[in-house]
Amino acid sequence: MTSYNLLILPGDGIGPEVAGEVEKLVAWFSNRGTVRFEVEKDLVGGAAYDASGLPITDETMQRALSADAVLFGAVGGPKWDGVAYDVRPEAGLLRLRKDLGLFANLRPAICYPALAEASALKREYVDGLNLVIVRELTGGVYFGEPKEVVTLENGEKRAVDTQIYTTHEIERIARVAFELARRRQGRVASAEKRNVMKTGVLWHQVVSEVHKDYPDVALEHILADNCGMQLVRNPKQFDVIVTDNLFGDLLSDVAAMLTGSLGMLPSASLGAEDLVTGKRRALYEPVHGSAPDIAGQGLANPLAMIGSFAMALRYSFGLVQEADLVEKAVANVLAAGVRTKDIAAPGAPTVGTAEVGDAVIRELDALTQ
Ligand SMILES: NC(=O)c1ccc[n+]([C@@H]2O[C@H](COP(=O)([O-])OP(=O)(O)OC[C@H]3O[C@@H](n4cnc5c(N)ncnc54)[C@H](O)[C@@H]3O)[C@@H](O)[C@H]2O)c1
Ligand SMILES: CC(C)[C@H](C(=O)O)[C@@H](O)C(=O)O
Ligand SMILES: [Mg+2]
Repeated sequence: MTSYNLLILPGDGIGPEVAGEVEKLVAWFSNRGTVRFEVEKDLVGGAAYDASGLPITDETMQRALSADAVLFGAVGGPKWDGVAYDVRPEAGLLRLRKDLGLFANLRPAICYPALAEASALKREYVDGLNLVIVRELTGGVYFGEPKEVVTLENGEKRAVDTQIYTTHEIERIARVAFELARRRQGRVASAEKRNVMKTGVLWHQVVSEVHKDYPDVALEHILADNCGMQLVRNPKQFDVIVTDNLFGDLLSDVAAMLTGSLGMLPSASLGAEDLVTGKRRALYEPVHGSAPDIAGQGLANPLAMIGSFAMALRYSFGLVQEADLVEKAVANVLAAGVRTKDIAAPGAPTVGTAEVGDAVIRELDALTQ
């Protein structure tokens, strides 16, 4: 029986709460006896900082490098507000992304039929919505140097972040977007700000050049601010949106609200395919953060995390039927009216994080009987 090495990094705030629900699914699949997961758990973010003074240790990085896939909860929170910039909880996540080479971040925004009323938009605008944001994840202003705060002669301070993109970085993320679009509705919207930024000019040129290899895919260039507006005006016009690290961060939080809640958006962060083994490094995480406002109360929606596990089944383990099964179970649970507070209509009954995980497990049982 195939065995997969899974590293779970629950993190902070609601991270451990939603990761706990995925552990139930991991156990469910292991108990079925068709696939085996060797699970390791470790600290990341504020939890790691409290234990070691670092948001991720070299030992944890080694575990992540040798895992078949990493499942990541969320990091950060007000407890670590005063922590030095280089060792803040979020730096642990950024190191994982950079050192694992996870340049391609897929953030699908799917509006489940049962959740159309929970969307920020009216049903007609989101019914059947299925778009994916392909966010470049290891370049741009997140990592560009210099990145510093300097004190000027007059005592004033100057903070600098630097947006850098190379042809290679743009080309490889564009290929991911075009390849994905080929398997979907065949449309890519490339979002940048070439009207203001040199990186935007290069982005536009390189994406246009790569497009020549994909004549079967329709390409639209769109300014990123307009893209945000269009997402809210008429999201169903989009199939695949490819964009840089920062714009992708912002646009995916916007897209989340079209699906009902930030608690619904999963993601896969993928590296390049190894030419010899065909394997790629990968980390799966919900798009949301540690949600300090609801942490520790059992209120968090675990479906973004569960959806991220489904993406791991699909992309890292090739367990496509199992991934479909999890997604079907989630759809059925929602159709049955099971709702955490974030996706419930005002006044409607709600359940907690664990009840949603349990309902998904019951549905998996029912679907496989
Ligand atoms: N991947 C990550 O680890 C990640 C992502 C985003 C933010 N963060 C960090 O999280 C901390 C809090 O950031 P924030 O408050 O701006 O963003 P957040 O995503 O944590 O929360 C934003 C809002 O969405 C709600 N929300 C988020 N996830 C939810 C869920 N699963 N179920 C129900 N409601 C949910 C929260 O309650 C909150 O009202 C910060 O330290 C930030 O840096 C981490
Ligand atoms: C926590 C933070 C570093 C992260 C980001 O900005 O990429 C988060 O907002 C996300 O969307 O994954
Ligand atoms: Mg974000």
